[in-house]
Amino acid sequence: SRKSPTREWSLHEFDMGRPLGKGKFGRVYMVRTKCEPRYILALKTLYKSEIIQSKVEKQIRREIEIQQNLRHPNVLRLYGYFHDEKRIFLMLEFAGKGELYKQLSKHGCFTEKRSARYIDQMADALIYLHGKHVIHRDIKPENLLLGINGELKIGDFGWSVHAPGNRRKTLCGTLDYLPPEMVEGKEHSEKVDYWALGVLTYEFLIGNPPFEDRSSVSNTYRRIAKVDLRFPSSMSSDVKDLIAKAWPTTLLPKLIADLLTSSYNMNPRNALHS
Ligand SMILES: Nc1ncnc(NCCc2cnc(NC(=O)Nc3cccc(C(F)(F)F)c3)s2)c1Br
Repeated sequence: SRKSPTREWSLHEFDMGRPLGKGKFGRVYMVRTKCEPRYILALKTLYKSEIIQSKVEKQIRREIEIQQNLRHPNVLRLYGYFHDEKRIFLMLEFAGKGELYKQLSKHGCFTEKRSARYIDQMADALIYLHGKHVIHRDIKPENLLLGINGELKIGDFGWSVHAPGNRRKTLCGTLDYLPPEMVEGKEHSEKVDYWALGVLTYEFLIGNPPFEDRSSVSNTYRRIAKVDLRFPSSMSSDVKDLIAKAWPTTLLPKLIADLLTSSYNMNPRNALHS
């Protein structure tokens, strides 16, 4: 697409709005440009000291470089960035309905219909990203946002790479979404995002990730490596069948979403008590 000349922005060009959330390394604020045309944005503040201390400056550069070139309705836009002596500011698309994980913890779990809608949009986003050989590598509810019409947007490309990648995921954070090849530090491909899509499908429907072991990290590792998958009785047989088939996730993500949608359509009564 035509390269829009990225102009230099600075903090004084924005009216600061309410804080939207606090992620790792800094806060996110709703802001608006002071001059016409008035843009509403989400401004993520990152402290340079923390970035240097955690040795993630390369990842931030990569995130900016990768995400600035992405244009997809289910991928949160990164319009640009600027910095002052202490901080780096990411100029992000404002997601009107906020963070998906807050919806998930509020509802406990999602219906099959809602899960199918989200997984379908995730599948579209992954097909787009993988088409550009971008692996997100950190797909989990905390990195998903909702637009003003409830559409899903993948955010936070801080762990994304151009395929194939083999950087060990050392920064702390949940392992629940990592596939065997990543927990074993092997080379990995776009398939890691499909694995995470399967974990996400399970978590949307059940309310917690499949290999979670709150008591110990090593148990989670073991359960992932063994693909020790257990289905609660509440899960409908269609969904069990779908998820079991999706492991290992050789299935195209679209197929996962279609199967989920069709299973919902085929057995609407199942969807009621899932
Ligand atoms: N309603 C809303 N509308 C829009 N956005 C909202 N929240 C921000 C979501 C994000 C999108 N992109 C992000 N990127 C990073 O955080 N990157 C980042 C930061 C530190 C370290 C690293 C790393 F390099 F260490 F990985 C990478 S956060 C909200 Br709430």
